[in-house]
Amino acid sequence: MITHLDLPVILHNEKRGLLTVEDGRLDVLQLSSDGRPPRRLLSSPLRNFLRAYLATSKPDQEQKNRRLDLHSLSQKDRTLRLVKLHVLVEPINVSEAERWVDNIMSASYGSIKPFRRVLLLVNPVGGKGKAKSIVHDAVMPILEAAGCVVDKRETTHRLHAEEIAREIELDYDVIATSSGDGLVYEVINGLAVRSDARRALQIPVAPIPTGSANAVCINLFGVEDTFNIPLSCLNVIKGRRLPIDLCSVLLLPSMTRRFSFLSAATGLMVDLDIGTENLRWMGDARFTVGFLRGIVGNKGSKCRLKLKVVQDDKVEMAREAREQARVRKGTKVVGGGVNPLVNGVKTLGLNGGTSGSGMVQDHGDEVTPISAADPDDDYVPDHGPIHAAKPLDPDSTWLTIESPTSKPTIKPKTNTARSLDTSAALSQNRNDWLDGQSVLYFYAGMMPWAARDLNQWPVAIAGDGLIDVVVQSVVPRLTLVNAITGAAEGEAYWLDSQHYYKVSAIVAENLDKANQPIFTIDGESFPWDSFHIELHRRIANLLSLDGDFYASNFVQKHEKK
Ligand SMILES: Nc1ncnc2c1ncn2[C@@H]1O[C@H](COP(=O)(O)OP(=O)(O)OP(=O)(O)O)[C@@H](O)[C@H]1O
Repeated sequence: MITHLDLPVILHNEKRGLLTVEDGRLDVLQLSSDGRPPRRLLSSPLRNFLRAYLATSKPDQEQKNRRLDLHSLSQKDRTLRLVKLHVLVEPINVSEAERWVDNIMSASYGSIKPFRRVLLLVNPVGGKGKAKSIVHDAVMPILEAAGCVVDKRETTHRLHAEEIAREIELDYDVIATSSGDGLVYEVINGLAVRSDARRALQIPVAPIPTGSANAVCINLFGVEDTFNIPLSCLNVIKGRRLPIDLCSVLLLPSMTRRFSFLSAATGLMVDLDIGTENLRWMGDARFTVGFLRGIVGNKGSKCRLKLKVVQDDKVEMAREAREQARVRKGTKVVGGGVNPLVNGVKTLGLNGGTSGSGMVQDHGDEVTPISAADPDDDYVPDHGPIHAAKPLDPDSTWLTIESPTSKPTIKPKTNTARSLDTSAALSQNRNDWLDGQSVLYFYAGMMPWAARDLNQWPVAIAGDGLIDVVVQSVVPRLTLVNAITGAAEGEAYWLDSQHYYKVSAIVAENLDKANQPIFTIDGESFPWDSFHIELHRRIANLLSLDGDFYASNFVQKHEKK
């Protein structure tokens, strides 16, 4: 039990100072000699504290003052800035200072091991092409200030990150990717095809948002902090393990297999990702533009979908997502506009354990067999490969959704986004697929947000072993244009035309190969004849500041319903 966290020091201006740790904060105080109250020079929450380092002394210099370095991220509103300061410790206080350093490090890191070994992959052409300078100017200084051991490698060509992940020694604590979702996808795919895939995938991946599509960062840090570089660095340094499911997507007839952690799409959503590459300069605004363009085209997706449905009750799915958020975060749902900078690692107690309700699962960064935590898990606790993919064999219990091959039928619905009333939707809960409807898009996802302005799967739960599937039927254009307003908040979930299922397997057949040759996996395009998706539960890992996805307004808003 830590009882004493004050340390007398000499400040840079040679005045006397005191370092105090109290209520989860470090304060650096300048003491006055004339009885006036002390002056606060720095006040930093411990969740942002990176490192305390007491210089060693040579045998003949034991009677000299010792330098103590303090590195932290100072925080003003949502802005984090690296602060490095040093003070001097007098010889008489050295033993106390050594204890103080140990104490502040364990209070700041809890069960997280400091000084992580980081493989940092940098895509110099991702997003607006600024990754190299962002890494040089902002990322490396923060990681180094935290004492991380960084192996930085630039990718030189497409799929280079995948090649690296296939070959690396598994002696990193984290693989950080400075790019967009594409590099995370490549790393996951590289790790997943290894003969020791199950062990390799235990190394968590932590994205640093220097790409244009950074859906993972939205899901980890929220809409407002998606591009918060220092926050993403803090996640590399102190993030907690977040086990996620992977989809194994088998393409027929080529029998090509890819792993997906984010999404699979047909129809309008393909145009949104692939049809907007020339708009990359816009950043993530390109997706709204793509959506509007797609609606104007109003192309349907001619397909036969077979879904192994586990849950199709929208009210129940929303309730479960809410409950999940409540249980994971403690007694109160957090998120939804709540600053992850505040939620972050705040539950670390001074003793290094967790404080508060005790309901927060602290995964730390130890490699634990996931199956030990969840008896229902299909995780195989060996360190071998992921079993080979084979075509699925849907039976009559699967739901079949087939677009008519004749002219699309447009069925106007009364429930537009503008007139969306959740309580009305709750009482109606119309989620049944009516035969004869045309499919505008099929979009399967593993995390809530597809883009900052699209919370497409608001009831997605990390590592629940289920794929969230949206099948949007063709409706009048105005309905979809109106739906854009609530899309960022996940409100389109309640549209009658947006059919929503939690499934454990999918077969999607292309009924018009000439006009819709491709589908996308995690935003990358592939030839589409048919694809079969099965799920591997909690087999891969990301890092997040509280061990879960960022909790959306959607989960909070419907709490009382
Ligand atoms: N040096 C390189 N030259 C060309 N392409 C590269 C290089 N390094 C990586 N790539 C490729 O860049 C692509 C885009 O990466 P990523 O998705 O991470 O960034 P992005 O800017 O968000 O792109 P997108 O908008 O397509 O998601 C990936 O397919 C990756 O293989």
